[in-house]
Amino acid sequence: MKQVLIATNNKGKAKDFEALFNPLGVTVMTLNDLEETIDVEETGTTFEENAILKAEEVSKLLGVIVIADDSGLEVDALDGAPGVYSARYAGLEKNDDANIDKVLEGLTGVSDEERTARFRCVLAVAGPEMETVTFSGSCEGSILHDRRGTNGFGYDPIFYTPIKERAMAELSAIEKGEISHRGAALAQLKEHLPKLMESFGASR
Ligand SMILES: O=P(O)(O)OP(=O)(O)OP(=O)(O)OC[C@H]1O[C@@H](n2cnc3c(O)ncnc32)[C@H](O)[C@@H]1O
Ligand SMILES: [Mg+2]
Repeated sequence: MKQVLIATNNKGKAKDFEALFNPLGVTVMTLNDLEETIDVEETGTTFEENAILKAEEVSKLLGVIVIADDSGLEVDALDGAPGVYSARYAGLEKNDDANIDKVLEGLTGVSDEERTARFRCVLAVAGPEMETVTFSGSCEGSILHDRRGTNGFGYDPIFYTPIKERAMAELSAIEKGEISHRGAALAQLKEHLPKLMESFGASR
């Protein structure tokens, strides 16, 4: 069985990637599976910059090809916030629950029509003997008034997807992958990087 290393410490992302890779016969490893602690400082101002930073630094440290994911939620009525600061919107402790409360508070009094939002994801692939490449995906939806569902992570309980007519946290990991920003970015990666997918042992 082939393996892919995702340069993330986020266990929710790891589950998303497992749902996307396992059906291809590829197992997913993340930084949580390593003995050493690796936490790259995200000093970029765009998803792309941060994804490249994480992929290149981890690839250099470990000497292997890795995929990094930088992602977040853009809420139109909040001028695109929390954006690249999604993980630390309510503070450096990266508390999903506090982040959700802050978004809901910011949208107090905002009507359903004005609660449009999207998730974005940029994947960067970096390796010892290759140019770093990036792929992006997005997922349109709107912000609910209350939490719904217990699956997923981050802002999933308050993100409504019109395609599935449910909150993201009410979807299984496989259903989420069919419509998510992460699934869309990975589909791009698969389409444009057949050679890399071959090295993962997956079919196109
Ligand atoms: O940097 P790594 O270690 O990968 O983990 P992280 O959680 O810090 O990841 P990011 O810097 O990319 O921040 C992404 C944040 O955006 C939110 N987010 C991203 N994708 C999401 C998804 O599929 N569902 C819900 N929230 C998501 C969530 O709050 C994440 O913590
Ligand atoms: Mg991060």
